[in-house]
Amino acid sequence: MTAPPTTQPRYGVHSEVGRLHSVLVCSPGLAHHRLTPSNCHDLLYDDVLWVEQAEQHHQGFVTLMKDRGIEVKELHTLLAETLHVPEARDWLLSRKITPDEVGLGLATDIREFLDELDSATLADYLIGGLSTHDLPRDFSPPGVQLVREESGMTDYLLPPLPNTLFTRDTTSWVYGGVTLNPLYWPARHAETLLMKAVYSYHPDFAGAVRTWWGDPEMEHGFATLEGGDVMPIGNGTVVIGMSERSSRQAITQLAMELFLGEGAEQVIVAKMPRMRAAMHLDTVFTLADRDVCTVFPGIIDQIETFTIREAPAPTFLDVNREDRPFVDVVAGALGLDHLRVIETGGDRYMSERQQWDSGNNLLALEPGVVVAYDRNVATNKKLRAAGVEVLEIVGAELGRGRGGAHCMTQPLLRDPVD
Ligand SMILES: NC(=[NH2+])NCCC[C@H](N)C(=O)O
Repeated sequence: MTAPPTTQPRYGVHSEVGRLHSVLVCSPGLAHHRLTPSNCHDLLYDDVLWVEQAEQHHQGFVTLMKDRGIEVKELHTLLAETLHVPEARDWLLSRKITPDEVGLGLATDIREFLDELDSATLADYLIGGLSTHDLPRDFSPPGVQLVREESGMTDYLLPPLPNTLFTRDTTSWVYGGVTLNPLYWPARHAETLLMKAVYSYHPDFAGAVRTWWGDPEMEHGFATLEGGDVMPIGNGTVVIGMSERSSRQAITQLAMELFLGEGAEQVIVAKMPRMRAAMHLDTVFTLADRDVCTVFPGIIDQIETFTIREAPAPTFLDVNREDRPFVDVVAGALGLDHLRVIETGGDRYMSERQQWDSGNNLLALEPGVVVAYDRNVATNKKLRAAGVEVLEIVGAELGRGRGGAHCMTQPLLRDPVD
C-alpha cells in the first residue's frame, strides 16, 4: 500500500538523536477542559489537569525549541489551515459526521452547524470534542436529549481527543515516509483521520508525503501501532516496541512495506511485557546521544529481542531471536561496541516514580542535548554526570497524561547522526 509522493518530499526522520529541524506538537486546550474525574480514565488520563498551567508549560517547551532554531508546527493551527481548503473540509466532515459516529437523526443537523463555523473554531471542536453545551440554545434537533455526556467519551457529539497532545503516537515518520497508525485504545481511534487530512491536504504536505503503512479509513483488526514504539535509529534500522499498544500483526506488515520500499533494511523488535507504566517502548528507553541511552531496568531486562530482515517468498520475512540483551542489539545496529546506559535515578521507590513520570522519555534536539521534565531530578542528574545537556520543562501538569518530551513531539525533519 506504499504511496509514492507526487512532489519532492520535504520531510524525513533519519535518526533519534541527529539535529532536529522541524517537529509537530499539539497544545493542550479544549479537550483537556473536557476531562473530569469520571471520564479521565476512559480518555487515558490518570488525573484531571490545571489546564491553564499545562498550556503555559507546553508553551515553554515550544519556545525552548524555537529558540534553538527548530520549526515547531502546532496541530490546531495545521488543522485549521487544512480546513481552509474546501475539499479538505468536505473530505473530513463527511467522514466524521456519520450516523455511526454522531447518531442517526443528528448527523445532518450537526453537519449544518459545523459547516457554518470558521476553520479555527471547527479545528478546536474536532480536537477538543463537541458537547451539547456548545450548541446554540435554540438548536435542538431531535435526538439531542438522548445524549448522555456524563457517562464518558462515547456520548459526546464528537469525542474529545486529549491524547493528541502526544503527537508521537498518531503518525510516525520513519526515514522518508510516514505511517498512519491504527491506535490501540478506542479513545485514540479518531486521531489518525485528522492527521490523514493534514498530510493529504495541507499545502505544506499535500502530494509530498509517502505513506509506508496504515490507513484510518481501513479496518486493521489486530494490527495496531503507536509511534511511542517506533524509533528510526539510523543505519537502515527501525527499533519497534511490541508493547501493550503495538502488535506483531502491525509490526510485520510495516517491516514488509519498509523492505519493499527500500525504507529500511532491518527491524529490531523489543517484545515487552504489557502494562500501563510501560505502554510504549519510549516510556522505558530513549536515546540521548550517539552512544548514550536511558533505560528503566525493571522492564528493559525483561525484553526479548528479535531482528526482522527481508527473506525470499514464501516467508518474505526472516525473523531471528537475539541472544544478546536489547541494548546491545541496538548498539550493534548503530555500529557501536556498546551504548552507555543511564538508568532511571533514585532508590527503587524513587526510580519507579520517575519512570512513571516519564523520566526515561527524553527528546534529543541534537546529539547529547535533550529535553526532560524537571521533576525527575535524580535521573536528570545522572544524565548530566554522563555529559548530556539536559534542558528542563515543567512536568507537573503535562505529565498527568503519562507522557514526556518524546511523546509530545513528532519529528518531521531530523538529520542522520553524523
Ligand atoms: N509515546 C508515548 N509514550 N505516549 C504516551 C501516551 C499517553 C496517553 N495518555 C495514552 O495513554 O495513550
